[in-house]
Amino acid sequence: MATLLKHSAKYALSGRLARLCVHSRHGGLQCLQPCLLPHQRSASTGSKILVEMDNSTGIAVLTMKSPPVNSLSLDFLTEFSISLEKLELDRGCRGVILTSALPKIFSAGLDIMEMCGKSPEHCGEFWKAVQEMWLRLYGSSMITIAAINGSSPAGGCLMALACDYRIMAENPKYSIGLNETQLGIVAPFWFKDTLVNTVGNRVAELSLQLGLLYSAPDALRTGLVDLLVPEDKVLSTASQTMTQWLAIPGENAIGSNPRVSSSKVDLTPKVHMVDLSHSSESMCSLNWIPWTCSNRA
Ligand SMILES: CC/C=C\C/C=C\CCC/C=C/CC(=O)SCCNC(=O)CCNC(=O)[C@H](O)C(C)(C)COP(=O)(O)OP(=O)(O)OC[C@H]1O[C@@H](n2cnc3c(N)ncnc32)[C@H](O)[C@@H]1OP(=O)(O)O
Repeated sequence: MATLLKHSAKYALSGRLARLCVHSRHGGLQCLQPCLLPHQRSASTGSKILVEMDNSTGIAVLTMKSPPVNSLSLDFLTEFSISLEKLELDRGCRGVILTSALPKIFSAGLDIMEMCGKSPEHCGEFWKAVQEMWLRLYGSSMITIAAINGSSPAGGCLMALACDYRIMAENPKYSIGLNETQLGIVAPFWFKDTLVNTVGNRVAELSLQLGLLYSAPDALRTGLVDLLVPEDKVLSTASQTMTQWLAIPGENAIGSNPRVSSSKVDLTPKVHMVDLSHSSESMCSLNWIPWTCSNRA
């Protein structure tokens, strides 16, 4: 499924991002500044995302750095998707750790300001960017680990859920969950499906009906996160875990390039990006077919 999503998202996204890079006032690629660091490390930074790549391990750390709360604005989402696309296209990159540079906050979720008082065109563009972020992350052919070093409500939780593994700081003040119901909004079904895949039907049902935010210990108990570690160990544990995951034989085990999809995989697109710009009803119309999600990672 990772490959399917990767391919369908890739074609929907690349063209759009390419256009954004040329025409956008949002910054786009031109704000990414590559530079070389010692020991085969490289880094590129935009205004909201820092990407540090260790070429010797194939592990990239993608750090969200958009104060005050890493809210997912259109600019943020665009930069995020561009950063992930660049890593996806980099054959040397095999794993991505997603984390935050902000104290106490992983991400506050969708930027509230993007959802009030905007034109239908803007809402359509914003919502497409939310979908693209999810498709890129969930559909990545790289191993993705969320190093959750702060609170992560709603869309922030979705980002973490879209990763392969979640490590959270064991700070009981930090909370995580899909709390949309508490805000009077309904989590789209693909948010729901991502949650169900992680915690199972009953926990997901209760979480969504009540809009629950879980403390870090409760998030571990319900399976919303996989591991709690002291706050200062979140990133190092994520690196160690990534090393373990990368030691598992990948698609190269059947003789193909590790980052090129196997011929056994059905590449027929099962996920469709839809034009939401003229329809508020279609906000939830990401056609996600769960039974195709079998060849992840
Ligand atoms: C186009 C589409 C239109 C409509 C779509 C409609 C429905 C479908 C969408 C359904 C899916 C929704 C998913 C979401 O993600 S909705 C967003 C939900 N997010 C939250 O509820 C988070 C709210 N924030 C918090 O809980 C806390 O702020 C947080 C725990 C993150 C941090 O707490 P702390 O005490 O440290 O800081 P605060 O003082 O509360 O906040 C600091 C400043 O940050 C601003 N802020 C906080 N959250 C957001 C946000 N999501 N977007 C934008 N800005 C945010 C907050 O206002 C403070 O600002 P200032 O007052 O300092 O200016």
